[in-house]
Amino acid sequence: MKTIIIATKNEGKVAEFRALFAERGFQIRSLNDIDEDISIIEDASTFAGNACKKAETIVGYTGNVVVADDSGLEVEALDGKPGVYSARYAGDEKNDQANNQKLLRELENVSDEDRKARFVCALAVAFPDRETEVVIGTCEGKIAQEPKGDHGFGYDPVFYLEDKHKTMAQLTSEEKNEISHRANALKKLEEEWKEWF
Ligand SMILES: O=c1nc[nH]c2c1ncn2[C@H]1C[C@H](O)[C@@H](COP(=O)(O)OP(=O)(O)OP(=O)(O)O)O1
Ligand SMILES: [Mg+2]
Repeated sequence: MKTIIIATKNEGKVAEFRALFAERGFQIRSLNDIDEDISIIEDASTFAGNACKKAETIVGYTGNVVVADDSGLEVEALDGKPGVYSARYAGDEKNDQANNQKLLRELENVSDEDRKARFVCALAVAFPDRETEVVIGTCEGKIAQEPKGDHGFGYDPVFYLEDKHKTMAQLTSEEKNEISHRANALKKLEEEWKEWF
């Protein structure tokens, strides 16, 4: 079986990628399986820029094909925030619950129809011997009035999917993997890169 390195320490992402890549005949390893203590400063102004930085840094360590994911939430009423700062929206310690509480506070007086949001995922694939590829996947929804559900990670409990009448955290992992920004990005990568899959 082919092995891919996923340049992330986020176990929520790792679980989703494990399933998404298993369907395609790959097994994955993440930064949590690699001994080195690697920290990457995500200082680019775009998801794509940060994803490339993560993937290219790790290719230097492993010599394997590396996939990196930089993702986040864009809220229309907040002019696209938290955007690339999603992970640290409520502070440097990266706390999902604090991020969700801050988001709900910011939208306290915003009506249902003005709570449009989208998840964005930039996937970068870096190779030891050719140029990095990047694709973007999105998933449209709204910010709920209160958190619901306990699957998934991050902003899933406050991300409401109108046609499912559920938050992302109320979906099973299989259901999320059919519609998520991450799944959509991977589908694009597969379409553009048939020979590699
Ligand atoms: O499917 C998702 N469901 C809910 N929330 C999500 C999702 N996808 C990204 N998010 C949120 C979590 C975090 O607040 C930020 C990602 O930040 P991001 O820097 O890409 O990831 P991270 O720092 O957790 O791990 P790493 O950089 O090691 O991959 O967007
Ligand atoms: Mg990060």
